[in-house]
Amino acid sequence: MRRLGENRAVSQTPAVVVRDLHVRFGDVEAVSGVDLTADSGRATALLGRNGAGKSTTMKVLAGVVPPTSGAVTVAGHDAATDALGVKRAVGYCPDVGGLVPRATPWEHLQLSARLRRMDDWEERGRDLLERFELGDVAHRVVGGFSHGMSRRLSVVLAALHEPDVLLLDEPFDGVDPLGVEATLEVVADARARGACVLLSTHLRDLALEACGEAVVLRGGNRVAAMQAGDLTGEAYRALLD
Ligand SMILES: Nc1ncnc2c1ncn2[C@@H]1O[C@H](COP(=O)(O)OP(=O)(O)OP(=O)(O)O)[C@@H](O)[C@H]1O
Repeated sequence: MRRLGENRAVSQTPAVVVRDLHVRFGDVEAVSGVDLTADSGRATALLGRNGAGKSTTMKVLAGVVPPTSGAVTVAGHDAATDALGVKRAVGYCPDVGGLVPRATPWEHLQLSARLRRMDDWEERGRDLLERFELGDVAHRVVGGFSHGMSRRLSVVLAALHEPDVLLLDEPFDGVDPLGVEATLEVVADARARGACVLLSTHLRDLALEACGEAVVLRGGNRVAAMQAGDLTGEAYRALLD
């Protein structure tokens, strides 16, 4: 078993492969033919307007929502047939929810570590809470947390077990500059140890700072995939329209 802090070999096969993904909720086609690949050791930004399909795509990659059709592989696990394998391979910060209001940050970390059968997590857990300035509230129930504090804790929980694939859905939403800085560090650390990072955001500047690659979705489709550096303000606006 890989121990925390150990670098992994960067595989030649993309960590995330999505081919012609469709996701339907009743009459609504939330995702209608997304293709994307994301490599280990790299961070890819997922951009697009409200309702473009970013969160739904993230949920499929997290093993939370099954694909209606298409092929999705995450760290070698097929999302349609091996959702548990996908869940084990990823760390997922959902766009909303995911926290238990009556539990403290420390209890969230304990639960996450137990579910993943981790035994050497406490030092990393404490360090992450400190980096995200949650050390002082580690034993306060999260029901009273501000939106930004909850977002920061969600990033900590996604990163705790050093997953092969780190999925951050709107991690900067409502987060103060120190929280943004800590999140950028988590992304950089994940890349450095060879993990694949996918990050959805509306904030182009932060996407460029965090990510080398960018994928733009519109109306449930992928409309562009490019080097993040090529995503100028003008190019981004043109892709959104
Ligand atoms: N559970 C659901 N039931 C019905 N429709 C849904 C559901 N989840 C998402 N949708 C619809 O699917 C489309 C894509 O939603 P999604 O949340 O993936 O977009 P998004 O790009 O993440 O948007 P935002 O930037 O606002 O978070 C929207 O039209 C949304 O209303």
